[in-house]
This record gives sequence, C-alpha cells and structure tokens, in this order.
Amino acid sequence: MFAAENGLKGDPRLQAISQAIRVVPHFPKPGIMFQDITTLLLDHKAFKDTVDIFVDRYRDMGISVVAGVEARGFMFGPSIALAIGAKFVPLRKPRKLPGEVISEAYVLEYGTDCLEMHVGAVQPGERALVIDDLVATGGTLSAAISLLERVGAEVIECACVIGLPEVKLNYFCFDVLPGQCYWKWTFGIRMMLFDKCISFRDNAGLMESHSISSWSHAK
Ligand SMILES: O=P(O)(O)OC[C@H]1O[C@H](OP(=O)(O)OP(=O)(O)O)[C@H](O)[C@@H]1O
Ligand SMILES: Nc1ncnc2[nH]cnc12
Repeated sequence: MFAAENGLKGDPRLQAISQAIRVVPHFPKPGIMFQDITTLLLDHKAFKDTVDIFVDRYRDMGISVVAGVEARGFMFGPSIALAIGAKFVPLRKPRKLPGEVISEAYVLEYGTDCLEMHVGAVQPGERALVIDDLVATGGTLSAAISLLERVGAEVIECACVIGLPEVKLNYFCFDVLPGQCYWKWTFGIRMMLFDKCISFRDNAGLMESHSISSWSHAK
C-alpha cells in the first residue's frame, strides 16, 4: 500500500491494524514468529479498516478477478471482491477443488505446498488482484501469479496485510533493483509507516530476470 501516494501517511488505522495482529512465537515450529490474523478478525473496526484500505486502492483499477490464497486469503478476498465489483476465485491447496484444475508447486518458510485453480474460472485478458494475509518468502504469491498468468490473466497487483521484516523482498527491492522506485518506495513506506501492512505490484518479468531464490523457485 502506498501510504504517501494515497493519503494514508500517519493514518491511525494502520497502527491499530498492526496492533490487532497477534504474534505467537515458535508456531508451528521452533523459530517461527507466527503472525496470527485471527485476532484482527475479532476486532470489527480493525478488520473493516483493513478491507476498506484495500478497497479504496483497488476500486478503480478495472480489476475483474480477486484471487484469494487458501486459507487466509479467503478471509479478506471475498469482501474486497464484492466491494470492487469483481469475482472471487479461490486458489486452493491440492485436492480440494472438484473440477478440472491447473496446479503450481511452491516452497514455504516451513515446508512445501501446491496451489490449484479451476480451469475456466479466469479468462484470458482478465485483470487480477491476488490477496493473501502475509508474504514471507514470496513463494506462495509467485505460485498464485503463475497460475493466473498461465491462463492468460494480467496480475495487476498482489496485496497482503503483513510483510515479514526478514522477507528477502527487502533485498530484492533495495539492492537488486535500485532504479525501480516503485519497489523501493513501497517497501520504504511499509517499513517506516505501515509496519505490517503492505501491498506490492507484481512484476513477474523482473522477478524472473534476477535470480532471487525466494522468487525463482516457484517459476
Ligand atoms: O510468502 P510465503 O513464504 O510463501 O508464505 C506465505 C504464506 O504462508 C501462509 O500460508 P500457509 O501456507 O501457512 O497456509 P494456511 O493459510 O493454510 O495456514 C500465509 O497465509 C501465506 O499464504
Ligand atoms: N511467520 C509466519 N506467520 C504466519 N504465517 C506465515 N506463513 C509463513 N510464515 C508465516
């Protein structure tokens, strides 16, 4: 989310959203600081503010598809889709969707997994937004982007509520693509003002052309 660009700089909603997210140490295994958005969902104002912030950003972008990543992308995606007049497409874990699917495997901070999407849910040329609660390595979002691009959709942006401070995207953003102000600006704002709230633009071509392991493994 571009706090300065869209007038969110200093917005008190951001701090309240951040504070509503519980951090659980050593879950699901030692060393992981688990960012628990279920406490955000319990806080009606913080939950609504989170959705509203995304809706304000995406309502005029001509987005026809909001693709939510199982499971936690399902908690934010449908509300955003309804509010911006888009359809919601679930990107599910393996063997959950009953119809014909396409699949994309990826590596997680604590394991490996796979996302699937129904064939025919998204048409070539559609403008898509990917929603999830959190980006850690970016592997999940990379898989989501791949699924959508494989069926000819254009991924306009990916939006997450939480960006982990150790995310390798910081490196990607500041060092690998120093000329890309968009990235630099986004993440500068995230770290200074947004804390746990980010949104970032997909630029799969650039991700691919630089061998950043966290992104390239899913490509
Ligand atoms: O950026 P990454 O390293 O790919 O990690 C981020 C993903 O990990 C979490 O989901 P998880 O796979 O744990 O599944 P869940 O939502 O079903 O618990 C989170 O909700 C993201 O989808
Ligand atoms: N630290 C974390 N907290 C919550 N979900 C995650 N998914 C990957 N890393 C995570």
